[in-house]
Amino acid sequence: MARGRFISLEGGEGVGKSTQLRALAAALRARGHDVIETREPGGSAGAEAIRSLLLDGDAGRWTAGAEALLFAAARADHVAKTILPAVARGAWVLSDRFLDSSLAYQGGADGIGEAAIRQLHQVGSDGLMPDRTLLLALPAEEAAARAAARDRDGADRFGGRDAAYHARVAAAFAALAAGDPARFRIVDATGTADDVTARLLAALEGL
Ligand SMILES: Nc1ncnc2c1ncn2[C@@H]1O[C@H](COP(=O)(O)OP(=O)(O)O)[C@@H](O)[C@H]1O
Ligand SMILES: Cc1cn([C@H]2C[C@H](O)[C@@H](COP(=O)(O)OP(=O)(O)O)O2)c(=O)[nH]c1=O
Repeated sequence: MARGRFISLEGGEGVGKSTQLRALAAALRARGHDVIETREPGGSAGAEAIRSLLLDGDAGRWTAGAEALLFAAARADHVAKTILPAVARGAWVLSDRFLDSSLAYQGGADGIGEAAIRQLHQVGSDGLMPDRTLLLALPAEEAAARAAARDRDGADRFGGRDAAYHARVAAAFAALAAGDPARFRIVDATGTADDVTARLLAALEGL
């Protein structure tokens, strides 16, 4: 059995990652691939337990450093229990967020630093990187409007951040993509969901 593929979707809140992950999975299944849909934080039993620790409770529940460690620990379990076994049996793994989210949020916006986050990823996940990372790009006001419409019933611990924080995250994602053009594809997330799915499929060319 040929090795599968590991693809991550990245971007700030509300850009359409979850919507597109489902659509992309359906399109790849229609092409005959075995597709696993997963997400971070989460994607395995242990990582989903850590997800609850990260998303529930007061905004000030954890320090930035503790948060970085929890995301890295969740990712280590997700990699070992879900991603590596699936790729080994030939599946295409699509993950809603992966390491680049920790690099952008904890490393960049929270000030932990990129080198420290990469070190944690080396310890926890042997430095595993996606074969391709699709970065969904959407103007900040549009992403905020989409997220607000979706989260009318209340947001998680991270829902109260201001526009300046989201701008730091977006700048960090853009810098990560610029620094690794072989792995990243920046995909325009404006327009209908179908428009975006077509762009994402085109961005998988070569895999
Ligand atoms: N292309 C689109 N146009 C308009 N609304 C969209 C589009 N894609 C997703 N949405 C809606 O925007 C909200 C945020 O999308 P979601 O996929 O949850 O984003 P993310 O996972 O990046 O936070 C959801 O309510 C979703 O239905
Ligand atoms: C995976 C990951 C997520 N996060 C944050 C981003 C989100 O604010 C939060 C939850 O992610 P998620 O459920 O994907 O939120 P959304 O669908 O709104 O994009 O966790 C990090 O800060 N670091 C990480 O490594």
